[in-house]
Amino acid sequence: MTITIALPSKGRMKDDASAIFERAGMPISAVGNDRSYRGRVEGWDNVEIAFLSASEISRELGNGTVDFGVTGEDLMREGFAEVDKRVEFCARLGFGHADVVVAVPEIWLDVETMADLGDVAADFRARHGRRLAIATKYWRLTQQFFSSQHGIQLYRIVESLGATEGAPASGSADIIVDITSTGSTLRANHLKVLKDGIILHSEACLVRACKGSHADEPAVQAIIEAVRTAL
Ligand SMILES: Nc1ncnc2c1ncn2[C@@H]1O[C@H](COP(=O)(O)OP(=O)(O)OP(=O)(O)O)[C@@H](O)[C@H]1O
Ligand SMILES: O=P(O)(O)OC[C@H]1O[C@H](OP(=O)(O)OP(=O)(O)O)[C@H](O)[C@@H]1O
Repeated sequence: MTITIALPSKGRMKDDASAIFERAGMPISAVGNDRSYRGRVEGWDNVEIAFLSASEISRELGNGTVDFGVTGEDLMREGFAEVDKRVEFCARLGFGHADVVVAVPEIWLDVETMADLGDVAADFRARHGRRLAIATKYWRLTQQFFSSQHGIQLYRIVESLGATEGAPASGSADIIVDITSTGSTLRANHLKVLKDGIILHSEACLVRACKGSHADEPAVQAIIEAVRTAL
């Protein structure tokens, strides 16, 4: 069988992902010119590379249209319910680190924990005539964390596809759930992360789509082992 590995074609993970495969003894070259979205691995004739964006890679892995991919754990967990039944996280790759966090305005001095936020959410309608609004692009992770893990049901999600940290200041939401790495965007927008408000420590992972055909294919295990030795 041909094994397809999806690697980031652009963005912050592109170079680190290619470097890991190089160190794993799986040097990647583009098929055709440098702008091609297909690649091959020298010495691994039954492996082909598909260059896609990190978010497309998570979608293709969840749908089983590629065999392996390098993408962020946050994108996989946000994209699919019961993701561990669909894919295997084979290795954490040590780059693309970012935390998905709950952040509130710094001036909310009495709100330091999720329990404090639960109290705020419970009183919000009485005080403000509406539910607490959370700006995020992480709908699933937010609902799991607030409703299932912390029993907070009284809130409304406002979809935000960019500049999420600006939502509280602009008035489009009260708090946010977003990704942070250095914390500088949160600080610049006068937001603070709650003490127990880290939803996920994400990083780039080698992910395998769970497919029955992999059991009979020795190259599948060989790829996992090669990447693990490169870490
Ligand atoms: N500072 C950061 N901000 C956002 N994402 C980050 C950061 N650091 C690491 N990441 C990770 O990078 C991944 C997203 O990468 P990138 O933005 O290159 O891909 P993408 O979402 O497919 O791109 P695009 O939005 O342009 O389609 C996520 O898994 C995310 O966790
Ligand atoms: O903690 P920090 O180091 O400040 O990084 C966090 C910021 O970086 C990302 O945005 P980016 O501008 O990269 O755009 P993107 O969301 O489109 O990837 C993310 O959405 C945050 O806004």
